[in-house]
Amino acid sequence: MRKDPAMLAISGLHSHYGRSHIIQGVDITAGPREVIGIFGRNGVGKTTLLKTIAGWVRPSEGAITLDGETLTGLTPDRICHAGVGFVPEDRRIFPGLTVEENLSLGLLQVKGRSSRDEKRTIEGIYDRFHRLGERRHQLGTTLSGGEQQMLAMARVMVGKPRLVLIDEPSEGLAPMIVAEIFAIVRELRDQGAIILLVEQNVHEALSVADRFHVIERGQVVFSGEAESQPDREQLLRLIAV
Ligand SMILES: Nc1ncnc2c1ncn2[C@@H]1O[C@H](COP(=O)(O)OP(=O)(O)OP(=O)(O)O)[C@@H](O)[C@H]1O
Repeated sequence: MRKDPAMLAISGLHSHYGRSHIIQGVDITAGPREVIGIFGRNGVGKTTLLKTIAGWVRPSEGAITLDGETLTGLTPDRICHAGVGFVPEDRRIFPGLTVEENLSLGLLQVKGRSSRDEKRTIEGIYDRFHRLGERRHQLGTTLSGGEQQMLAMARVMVGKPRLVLIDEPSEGLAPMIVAEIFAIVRELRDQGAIILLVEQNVHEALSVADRFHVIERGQVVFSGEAESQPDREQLLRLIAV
């Protein structure tokens, strides 16, 4: 039994798009500072799984709790306030808003914040991400793909989430930027968050993951340890096209 109460528990989760039954009974548990890789071929439901946890897709059955608090059926807003950060595949940089305004929106989920804390937190982000600092007054959507990914992750980071859902962070990015993005994943983990990471770049994802699950047709068909060679081999067999 885990002694630390900070824990994600997903059990018997199902979700649909209309009549299409996409997530078909997923169980996942994770503790703080655990990075869980979610792998699978295209269209098996990885993105839908993250969206269901984030409340973007309503679960039709099952339970999701974080530190014992029930998230199932809550709106995306309330789930966000409960400490769940979501970095979606398309990054969702708000059009018409500057880098700084995008970061300020990330802070809206922090309870009891003051404008002084807010300023300090954003300055902390600029110290960590110089490029965002240099571009603070630029529209977020004018940043490069890598910078937008950085902004999307920084926007989640300012909210000090307990659980972070990250969908395909390396998609379309050059290897050097990918390394930077994965360094941010490690930082989020080191700050105590649980991370669920959907990623096509299996090699990079396994370098940060502790454990992983393979999804097929909305179900977990294999679970393994990132450090186990036999588990890695089985993973590669399962996701080979
Ligand atoms: N908004 C939607 N409405 C209806 N069906 C959808 C919607 N979004 C996705 N689907 C379908 O749900 C299934 C699972 O899609 P999902 O995007 O979750 O898979 P994925 O494993 O993340 O795939 P990929 O790696 O290609 O992103 C697919 O068959 C997809 O066509």
